Amino acid sequence: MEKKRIVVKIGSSSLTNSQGEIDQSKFSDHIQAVAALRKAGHEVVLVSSGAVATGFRKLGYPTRPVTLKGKQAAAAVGQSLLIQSYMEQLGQFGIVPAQILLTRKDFSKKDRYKNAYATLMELLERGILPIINENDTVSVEELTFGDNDMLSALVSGLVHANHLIILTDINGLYDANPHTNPEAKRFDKLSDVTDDLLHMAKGTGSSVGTGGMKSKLIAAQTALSLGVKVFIGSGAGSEKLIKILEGEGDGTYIGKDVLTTVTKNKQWISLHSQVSGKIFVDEGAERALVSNGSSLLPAGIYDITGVFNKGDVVEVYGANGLLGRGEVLYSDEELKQAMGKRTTELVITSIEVIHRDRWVKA
Ligand SMILES: Nc1ncnc2c1ncn2[C@@H]1O[C@H](COP(=O)(O)OP(=O)(O)O)[C@@H](O)[C@H]1O
Ligand SMILES: N[C@@H](CCC(=O)OP(=O)(O)O)C(=O)O
Repeated sequence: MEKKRIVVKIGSSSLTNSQGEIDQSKFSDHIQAVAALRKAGHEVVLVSSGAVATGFRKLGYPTRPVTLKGKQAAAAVGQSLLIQSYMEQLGQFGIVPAQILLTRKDFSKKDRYKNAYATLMELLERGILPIINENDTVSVEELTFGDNDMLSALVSGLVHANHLIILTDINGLYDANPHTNPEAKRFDKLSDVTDDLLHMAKGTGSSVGTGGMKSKLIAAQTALSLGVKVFIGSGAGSEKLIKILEGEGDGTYIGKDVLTTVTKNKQWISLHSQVSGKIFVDEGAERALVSNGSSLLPAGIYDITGVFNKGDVVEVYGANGLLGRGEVLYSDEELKQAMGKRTTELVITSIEVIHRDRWVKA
């Protein structure tokens, strides 16, 4: 089989028991499966949940804490325990893990986003197994990834993975939550995530999981939009991940045969950047940007708002509303001088205000 890059996300319910301890038999099953996948020549990035679920008992909480400080304290204890177990068990297969704890801010700042990418690439090139989790101990509620399903989708886009495998405590997406509806039927293969499917997916059924199937489907939608195929399900044994890649996994496969990948720059602009201003364009510029796939030139701009510098991201509006967002090559001051002018009248060195490679449609 051709060498692939795979992001494997393991949920809390697939790593721990309800007593707040690592479930050793589930844990070593995952390790063996990851080792087998790497032995078969594939590159693997792990996104592992379980820090809060592993830590809460040690702090004296009877169940998973609900307060922010409780979850953050539990994660601080649990993350070390988790990584300790990963190191011990992966070591038996000669695999060296690397811990990467990310916050939303690491993705919204472009230089940090690029650094995260460069580090991940260096680790993969050197045969290390990156193990990613959200940096729960310092993340604030308004600035989190939401959950690790979404984090794993964003990571799979960033590293241009061939597949995102979301391992959970249930073997796929059903048309109703099978824990509450015994008649529920599983979907084996889906080409896309539709609104109807999102309605069928509900929250978590366990005491340690967070987002349930709904968050997995929302994450799958993001991964697909970045060109990554998704599997959601379970499995057992050292061959389970290989079987999933071969199309024989116990779960739901989502995605068309051919998907379009999205460049790292465009991913950052559409999913992570903060908007610093607005540009309003005429009909000709709208056509150039939206229909012709051209860059935005000063001549088509009739108004701007906000304060921005070269490299910042702005939204672009046409007569009927938002058209998309892109990275500007002018500051707001420079653009005020240049807007509405033809290229031949410009004294500025850069001609494009937004280059087509740094533009994403709404
Ligand atoms: N339509 C559905 N199909 C399958 N599972 C569902 C559905 N709706 C809700 N769920 C719930 O989602 C759970 C998996 O999500 P979650 O508990 O968050 O796991 P994890 O810890 O792996 O992220 C299942 O155990 C089930 O209770
Ligand atoms: N970052 C948190 C996990 C958050 C999360 O999304 O959990 P899960 O739904 O089990 O994947 C932790 O390590 O406890």
